Amino acid sequence: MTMNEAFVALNWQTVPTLPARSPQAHKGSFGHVFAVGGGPGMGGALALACAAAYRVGAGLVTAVGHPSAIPYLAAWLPEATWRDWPARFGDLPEQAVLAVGPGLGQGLAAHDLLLEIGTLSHPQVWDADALNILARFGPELLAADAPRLFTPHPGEAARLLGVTVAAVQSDRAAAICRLQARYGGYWVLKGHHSLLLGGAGRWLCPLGNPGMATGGSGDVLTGILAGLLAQDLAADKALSLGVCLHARAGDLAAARMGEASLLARDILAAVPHALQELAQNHDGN
Ligand SMILES: NC(=O)C1=CN([C@@H]2O[C@H](COP(=O)(O)OP(=O)(O)OC[C@H]3O[C@@H](n4cnc5c(N)ncnc54)[C@H](O)[C@@H]3O)[C@@H](O)[C@H]2O)[C@@H](O)CC1
Ligand SMILES: Nc1ncnc2c1ncn2[C@@H]1O[C@H](COP(=O)(O)OP(=O)(O)O)[C@@H](O)[C@H]1O
Repeated sequence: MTMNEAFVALNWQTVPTLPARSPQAHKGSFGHVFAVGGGPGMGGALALACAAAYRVGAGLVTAVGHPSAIPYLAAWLPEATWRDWPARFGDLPEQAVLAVGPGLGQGLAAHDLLLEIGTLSHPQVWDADALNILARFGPELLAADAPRLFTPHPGEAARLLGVTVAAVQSDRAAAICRLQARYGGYWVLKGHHSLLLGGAGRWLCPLGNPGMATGGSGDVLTGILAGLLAQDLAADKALSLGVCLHARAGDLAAARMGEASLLARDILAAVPHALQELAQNHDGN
């Protein structure tokens, strides 16, 4: 058996789903996502991640962004609250989940934010520039134990491993295993047939399409994963559900819009439909 074959294809019909909501539920029942990113010129990445966290059911979402990102974010997503950089996280609520990286940039302020986030034990999703900074400073940046999901595309994976993109792509299974061995945590190596490495599970996502190769589509995944973790899904479940949900939403959106025209916001808009499909699958099983 090759290492690739050890990754089992996930099935959209049976992937874990969200539990039904209690009639007594209130917004405090569904967690609080703090999405950290939105450096100069990249407020859109943060906005997409925040909206995705809400779309999968997070009770509250706070955007932590560069001051220049906030007016745009507040207009586009008035449901989110916000904090300016430089932010400190000493007052984070116990149920907080962090999503770090979308549009963060790689300057000193971003590095300072990650130095503090690395000491927190709250569940975290690391993406984009958070991964690029991690590649520069190494696993020491992850000072405290915390449930962490890492979501590199092949370019980020290559930086984290100090190899070329071609080397990552030539043996994706080996690459994701090396990433987990070096940095710990739970991983998705994104792209065609994303690979997932959980605590015990090794999975491949057979869903998704090349229309999703468009700016911002990974930021939507980051928000989805954080929104699921915020609802107390175990990291393994959040990983398998989140990656499949994102890819299925991409397929539903591509069926309507065509692959070439697909925008990240179309994937976001299809998330509720994918979630409803999933609920029907589970009712029917
Ligand atoms: N609207 C926004 O504000 C957006 C901001 N973004 C931010 O821009 C910053 C830079 O991220 P980027 O990802 O664009 O730049 P990167 O330089 O990190 O990655 C792009 C490179 O990665 C490689 N790569 C990625 N996916 C691959 C695949 N499937 N197969 C092979 N190679 C692959 C390619 O070499 C590609 O040129 C991040 O902070 C990110 O969050 C992007 O997310 C795009 C949208
Ligand atoms: N050819 C493809 N087939 C399936 N999924 C894809 C393909 N290309 C990109 N994707 C998905 O789209 C997303 C792109 O994420 P990423 O590269 O981080 O984009 P961005 O940085 O612009 O947000 C990932 O979830 C990836 O798996």
